Amino acid sequence: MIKFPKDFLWGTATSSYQIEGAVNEDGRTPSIWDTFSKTEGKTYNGHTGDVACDHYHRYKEDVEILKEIGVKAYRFSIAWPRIFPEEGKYNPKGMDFYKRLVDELLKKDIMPTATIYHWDLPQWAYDKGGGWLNRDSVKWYVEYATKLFEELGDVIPLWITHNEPWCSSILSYGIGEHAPGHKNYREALIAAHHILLSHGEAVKAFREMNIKGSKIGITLNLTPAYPASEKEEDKLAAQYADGFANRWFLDPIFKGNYPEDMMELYSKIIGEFDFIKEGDLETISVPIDFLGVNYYTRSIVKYDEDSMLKAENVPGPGKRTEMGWEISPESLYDLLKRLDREYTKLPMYITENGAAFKDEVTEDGRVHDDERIEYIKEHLKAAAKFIGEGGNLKGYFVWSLMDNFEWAHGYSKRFGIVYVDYETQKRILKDSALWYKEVIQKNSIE
Ligand SMILES: OC[C@H]1NNC[C@@H](O)[C@@H]1O
Repeated sequence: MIKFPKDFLWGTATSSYQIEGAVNEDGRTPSIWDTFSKTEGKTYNGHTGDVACDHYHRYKEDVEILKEIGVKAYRFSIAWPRIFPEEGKYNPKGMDFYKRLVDELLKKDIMPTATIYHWDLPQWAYDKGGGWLNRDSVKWYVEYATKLFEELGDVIPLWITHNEPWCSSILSYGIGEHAPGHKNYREALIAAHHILLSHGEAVKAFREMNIKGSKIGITLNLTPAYPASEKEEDKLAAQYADGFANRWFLDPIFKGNYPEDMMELYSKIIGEFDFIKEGDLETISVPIDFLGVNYYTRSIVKYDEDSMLKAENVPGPGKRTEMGWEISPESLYDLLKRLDREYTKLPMYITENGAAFKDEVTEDGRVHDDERIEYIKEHLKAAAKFIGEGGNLKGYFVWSLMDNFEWAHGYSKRFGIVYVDYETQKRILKDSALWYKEVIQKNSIE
């Protein structure tokens, strides 16, 4: 049996656009994901978050489920278009939903953990110079974050400024798979810079407000990159893949500079870094209280002269999830050790880890998702090994509490430990939820 520390924070995670629905309710205006999902060909079968899990109306039932599972904390995100439906126009009715949600959580003794930005940028911000491409987005974001701190500051112990800036910049402005769907790498790096800058400015605002008992950090999705062979060129490919996925965000936050090797590589593609202004890196690297780590899989790469990153993905030997991601728990251990060694001794939380598998409701009305139990158990073992070696890991949030809108994949991919029948909105605790309940009760895994 593997025991976890006494106060280990067991949780589950979701995000606003993926579960709430109610996209036109109580003053909310469209986000870039409302626009993107309604654009032909952008999401699986044209799926949108219009209804999703109808969480906006069913939040009490969902908090009941959290209580039933016995989580200590619940990570959700706040929809910016509910709070500021127009530039400079605060919408108290939008904020009231989150006050109701937080009250419900606190009544059940569940710690609210709020992500300020989980990709649902207000459409009005995008309409003003491309959203994160416009340096004014920093100002808009700080106004939004400050209002959250004013209204919810001391009832939310853990604040996360951004979820996965790599996705909201590179995947969204460079690769084009996510909203707003641009395919311009210079834009991707400009967006990344402004997102990171907004993170730093929000942390400064948070510090100035001196909010008792609350902590602030950021959540990065990190994908360890391994060379396909011991050849020097494959090692170089892995270095660039690591810079692309990880160091471009870790270095500015923890070292106060962008990685040199990537600056050199990128300068050939995007020209001048004229969007980096004096003092920006000092702001981006202001001290934070914790690091959120979202981990799903690793990459294995070989050298490829023709690719921008000089790296081409090579499929790994492990089993895959429904997303096609290789299952590699040992890489989570490697990642945590590397973060501890090279970046920070701050408390870390695994703010997302989980998997999509083919889930179906069987005759007995249950969902026997053994593969998901296996996935989570193996990753918890890796986490426990890191903790056992003195690693400062304080908690683990399963992605996700419930099946939800998986972005470009729509509802075709199920990550939840709770099954959602989208026709009826019925929730069914999968075997993984029942198993996780026991893990939390015993604070250990077999
Ligand atoms: O792909 C699974 C998850 N990854 N991190 C961000 C979440 O919004 C995704 O659903």
